Amino acid sequence: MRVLEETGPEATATPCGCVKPALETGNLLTEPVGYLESCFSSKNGTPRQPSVCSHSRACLRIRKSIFNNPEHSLMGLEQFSHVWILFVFHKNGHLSCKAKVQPPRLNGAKTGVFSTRSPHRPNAIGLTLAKLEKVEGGAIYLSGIDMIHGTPVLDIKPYIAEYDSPQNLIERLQDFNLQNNQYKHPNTPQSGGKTDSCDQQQLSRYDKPQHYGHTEEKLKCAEDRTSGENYMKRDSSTQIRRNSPKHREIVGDLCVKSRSDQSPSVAEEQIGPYFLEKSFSEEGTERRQRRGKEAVISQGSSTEVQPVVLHGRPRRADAAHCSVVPAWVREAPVATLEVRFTPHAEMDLEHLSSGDGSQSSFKYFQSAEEARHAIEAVLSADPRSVYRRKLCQDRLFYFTVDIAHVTCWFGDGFAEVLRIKPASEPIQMTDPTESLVSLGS
Ligand SMILES: C[S@@+](CC[C@H](N)C(=O)[O-])C[C@H]1O[C@@H](n2cnc3c(N)ncnc32)[C@H](O)[C@@H]1O
Repeated sequence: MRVLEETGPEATATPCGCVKPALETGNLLTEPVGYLESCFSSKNGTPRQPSVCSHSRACLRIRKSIFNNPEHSLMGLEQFSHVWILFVFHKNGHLSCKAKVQPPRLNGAKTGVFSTRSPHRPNAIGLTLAKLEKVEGGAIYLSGIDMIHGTPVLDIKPYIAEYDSPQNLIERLQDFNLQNNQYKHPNTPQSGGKTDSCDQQQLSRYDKPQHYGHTEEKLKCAEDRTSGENYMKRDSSTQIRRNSPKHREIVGDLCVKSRSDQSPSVAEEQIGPYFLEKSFSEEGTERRQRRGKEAVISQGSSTEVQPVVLHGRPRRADAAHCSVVPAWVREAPVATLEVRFTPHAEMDLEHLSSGDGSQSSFKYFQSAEEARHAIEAVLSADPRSVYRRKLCQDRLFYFTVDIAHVTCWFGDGFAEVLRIKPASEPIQMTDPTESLVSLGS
């Protein structure tokens, strides 16, 4: 492999010492394709990941300065159920970042920035998998987001399970095994280990769509897309593939569970014939020993997560079929909180949602019920920083979602909503003229 020198290809510096934008060197001067209109006005209370709050909504309008006809750029996107959104953490306050960070899930322990989703990272780029509710002209409507209002969006890409999900490979093979036990890739050595040959079958099948066309069958979307008449109407031809992130998550959970249970894995059995293959099952003990273990080790005043040294590389099939995450990703530092509303807060919510009496006055939520669900989702995941959680337990916590300014407090195992008032500053959308976000140095 050709090794690039540390500085990369010759840097292009201006007389003032700044690095000139150049594609070749990776010094991009980016121009956001749009600025997100989000139901979250500030970082406080914004979910830490998109999966936290399915009702969180946003709209992104492609700017005319990017494409004269923004709608052309979105052509075909309506056929996808989910999209990757690449964006700038523009409210980080500074561009600097540290090599080790303390993600909330580690409750104060440190780990390398690249092993986290911390907003404070070189280039301050975020990546969110959002549900695509609707494409309308030059705008897309999203739900399940974790970005604040005004976030500069750099790019949109369709989520394609076939490319983006390792679990998807399991399903393909499972379908294939069920329907055609005969298939052998011509290059597969007959004497090869069972796991390896499976791996080969799978990879070769991946290259040959004609062999598994029957598994490509799209399932009609029976799912309620949580969308109302006006906001979320969807092209009826749009269908959801079996390998949707939701489905993937289920399989993913099974996979990860199989790596964290101490008992023999039921999950593996549930996944399908491939996992029942002898060669794979026999590997179980070894696999359980080398699964994502880590130890939290104290180093002076701070703690760090240290990977346990594992002997032997994961087998190829193992690595290819399951995504593996360290245990801290799954294990929340605090249990999910129970969320309560005081009678006063209940009244506030009703009042807020009634608007002029005929229609909900929410901009993003379609009903008081949805607003309530969103507030519950945000709070049950405990949005407080580690510092607040440990040292300012009895302080009031505020956040704004849609037009609701929420005041609450946290007790032992619960969050209680005290007041819900109209946000004093309704969310305004601006398209800054100074729209170029310089990444890198
Ligand atoms: C932990 S990051 C994860 C974002 C993304 N899913 C990722 O993995 O890159 C999510 C947090 O970033 C913060 N955030 C969201 N939008 C932001 C923005 N435009 N600027 C700075 N911080 C932002 C919010 O506090 C939110 O809880």
